[in-house]
Amino acid sequence: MRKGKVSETVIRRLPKYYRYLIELDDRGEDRISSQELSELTGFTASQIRQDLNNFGGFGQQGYGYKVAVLKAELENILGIPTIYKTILIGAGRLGTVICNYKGFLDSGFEIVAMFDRDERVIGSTVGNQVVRSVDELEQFMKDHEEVEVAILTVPKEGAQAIADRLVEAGIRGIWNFAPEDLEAPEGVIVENIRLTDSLLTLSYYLTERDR
Ligand SMILES: NC(=O)c1ccc[n+]([C@@H]2O[C@H](COP(=O)([O-])OP(=O)(O)OC[C@H]3O[C@@H](n4cnc5c(N)ncnc54)[C@H](O)[C@@H]3O)[C@@H](O)[C@H]2O)c1
Repeated sequence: MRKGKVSETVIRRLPKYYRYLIELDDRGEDRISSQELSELTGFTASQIRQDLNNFGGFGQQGYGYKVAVLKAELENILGIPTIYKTILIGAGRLGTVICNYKGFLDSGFEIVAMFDRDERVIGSTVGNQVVRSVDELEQFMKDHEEVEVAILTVPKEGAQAIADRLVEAGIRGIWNFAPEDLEAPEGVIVENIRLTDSLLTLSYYLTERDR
């Protein structure tokens, strides 16, 4: 049970808890204390308790958390049992890698179609998808109302125009890899993935260490 609006900082910690709980569950661990979770995740025990209290707690004083129960709760909180029908626009280098990576399905995202604008790419096969022309995007969305999410792996220049078309066609979430701050109306969730920003953060810490 969720108590009010949970901050983004807390939400961004949940996948890490979930990852460790999968490992603990796979190892057959029955329960874990917030102190042990703290040692694994690097977050403080009180932060972990506070984070989980946002959703109702699940732990018991002096007992800790039941691994299987907490894992199942986090699965529900993160929406993992839902399979989101997902389309990908931009079947280039990154789009191909993402489509071929099976792990995203475990997180609940199933790529059901890929689109590109390049005649040389349209009609080619990536994974189990035949790349369609981006001209068919609106018709496809009309015919497949179950599609809720789009992955954007087009260059920066075309990203906003594609996002606008997706929004107009009724998309609910965009996983955006283009280095562009996309504008989308409230209600459409945009998750920007900035690989280069992450790399520059690494660069900063490497430089700082050597300074
Ligand atoms: N490749 C990487 O490792 C990487 C890393 C970080 C970010 N990115 C970002 O991801 C995006 C894709 O990078 P990439 O290396 O795969 O590029 P790419 O050139 O290999 O692929 C882009 C694809 O998008 C298609 N495309 C372009 N405009 C389109 C449009 N309007 N509609 C439909 N399709 C369109 C192109 O035909 C091409 O097939 C870029 O924005 C890039 O900055 C890529």
